[in-house]
Amino acid sequence: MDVIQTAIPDVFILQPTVFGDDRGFFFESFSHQQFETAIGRSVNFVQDNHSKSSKGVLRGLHYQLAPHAQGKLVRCIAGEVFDVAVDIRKSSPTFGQWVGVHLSGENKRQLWIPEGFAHGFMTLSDTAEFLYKTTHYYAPESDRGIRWNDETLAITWPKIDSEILTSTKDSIAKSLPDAEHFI
Ligand SMILES: Cc1cn([C@H]2C[C@H](O)[C@@H](COP(=O)(O)OP(=O)(O)O[C@H]3O[C@@H](C)C(=O)[C@@H](O)[C@H]3O)O2)c(=O)[nH]c1=O
Repeated sequence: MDVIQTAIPDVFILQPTVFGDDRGFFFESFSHQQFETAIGRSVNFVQDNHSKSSKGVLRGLHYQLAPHAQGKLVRCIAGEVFDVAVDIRKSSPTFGQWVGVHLSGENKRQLWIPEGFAHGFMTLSDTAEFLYKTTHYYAPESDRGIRWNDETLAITWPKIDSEILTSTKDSIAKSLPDAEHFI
């Protein structure tokens, strides 16, 4: 597995080693030991999530407040998404900055998004299935959102030939300056 640094320290792209043969392919999609070595600390994942989205669906940007903050190890197993992590740790030198990565069933990349980040993704293919592990259980009372097209973040989402479809909750989310921050 290769570990690729992003523009924000603490956010990593994990590129697994894929073994292809006449039958198809095999790869280790998660190794606790390798993962902790890659990010340099111990982590306890407690929940796995799976969503399916159609083209133009944009989920996020979501985070949970402390003490329910979630680290997320995310990947796309079919189709392609543009995945974004926004640093919302008030004390961070990269506060308000974002990282965007194409994740797909083809490239098999995973993105590690630690606690203290808002997360979202745009679906670029006709459909996309998205899997992720979280370090804390879902806590609806701590669930918060930041508007995906917040001008203060100025995320460069890919241009697609489809309408953007969000949940009602996401369409009325706050901008970063008005949001409750994790730290
Ligand atoms: C996230 C979540 C939702 N739900 C329920 C609540 C709701 O009825 C339904 C759909 O929830 P949402 O609209 O919040 O689903 P979704 O917009 O897919 O939310 C997810 O978005 C991505 C970007 C993330 O980063 C995730 O952490 C999560 O917030 O599923 C759970 O039961 N457990 C969970 O862990």
